[in-house]
Amino acid sequence: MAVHYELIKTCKQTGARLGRIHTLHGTIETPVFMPVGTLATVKTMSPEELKEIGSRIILANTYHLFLRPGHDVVEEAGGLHRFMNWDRAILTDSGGFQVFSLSDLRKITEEGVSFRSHLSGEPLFISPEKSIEIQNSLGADIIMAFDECPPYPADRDYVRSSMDRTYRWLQRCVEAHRRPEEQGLFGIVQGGMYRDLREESARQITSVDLPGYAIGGLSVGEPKELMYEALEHTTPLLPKEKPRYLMGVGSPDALVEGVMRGVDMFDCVLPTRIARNGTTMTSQGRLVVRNARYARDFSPLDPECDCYTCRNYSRAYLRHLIKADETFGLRLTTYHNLYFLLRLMEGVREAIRQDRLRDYRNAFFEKYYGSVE
Ligand SMILES: Nc1nc2c(CCNCC3CCCCC3)c3[nH]c(NCCc4ccccc4)nc3cc2c(=O)[nH]1
Ligand SMILES: [Zn+2]
Repeated sequence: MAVHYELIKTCKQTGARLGRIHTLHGTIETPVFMPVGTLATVKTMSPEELKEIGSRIILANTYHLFLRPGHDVVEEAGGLHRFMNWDRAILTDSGGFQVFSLSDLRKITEEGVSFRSHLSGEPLFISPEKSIEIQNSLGADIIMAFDECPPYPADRDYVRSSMDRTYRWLQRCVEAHRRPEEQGLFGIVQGGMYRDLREESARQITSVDLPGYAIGGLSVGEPKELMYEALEHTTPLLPKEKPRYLMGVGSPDALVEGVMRGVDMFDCVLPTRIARNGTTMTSQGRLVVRNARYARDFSPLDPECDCYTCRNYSRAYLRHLIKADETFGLRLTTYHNLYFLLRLMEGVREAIRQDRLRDYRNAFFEKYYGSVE
């Protein structure tokens, strides 16, 4: 089978799980944070550097690649793995969410989504079938069903009709999928912030037998408590023997809290995006290295980090590069932020192995946020 999950153990202290996802491009230990590579590259990182920090799976963007260079170009190159010289696993999102976060003049109908390209302004259209056609061409190991992520807040009737359409769209995605043996299709649970709709959507989506399920419709501006509540209502309804992917979540606290509520996979543009404006995640918390206070600080970015950036460069040097908009500076902060999150997830996996994730979370939050929340 293209994508196969192996549940290794469940933490006795929390609902956290330790697992492995087997794909045609290698095995991924979970819980896992997946770096985001929008334009077929994790911005400023080479595949060798991503391997060096231990990344086993990265995300690519259906919407962007459809617009530029075109999924037909990538297919002609032999697929995304060959095109970007990445021989480990790739996950592509279905493009719906990106249409809503990037382009204007969009219209949703039963058929699909009409919108204007955010690059050329030309009118475009993506349907469940089109999204799967693009994702089949790109060749990612895990592909996502075409769904609608309602805005937050959204009224109950809208959320209900939207999730019912997302369920109908999932069935069309299954029909359109040409390579189920090579590319695992994940369904996406919606339902907004409404408990009964979340539970209904979970039942709808899991009624379709798929290699994994995502929790969508979250991390859209709602308070974190609401997101955690939605997780508590949703993950218990998802099959234990399949991976759960919480979409768009990537701050350290949300990653750990999500794992404690049974989530196995996460993605977010945050760590790479904030790195490019000089904000870093360190063992002592968030550190904005472009801040003037680091101008003569010749200590490492994070004294407890053994990454390439922290072993070889000072805060003063990083600040200098970021202020000068030197690409080397962006590379160094991106490298460190990804290294930090991948190490955090390694620590989380080890804590689950030892049934002490709650203690690990309390100790981590104490240092990172200065107090246990
Ligand atoms: N299908 C689908 N995708 C969703 C995504 C995109 C996940 N990242 C894909 C990735 C593919 C490659 C290109 C980049 C995106 C979400 N992202 C967020 N929050 C992000 C909130 C956020 C956090 C920090 C900075 C910006 C935005 N909520 C999401 C909900 C959904 C959803 O229901 N359905
Ligand atoms: Zn570092």
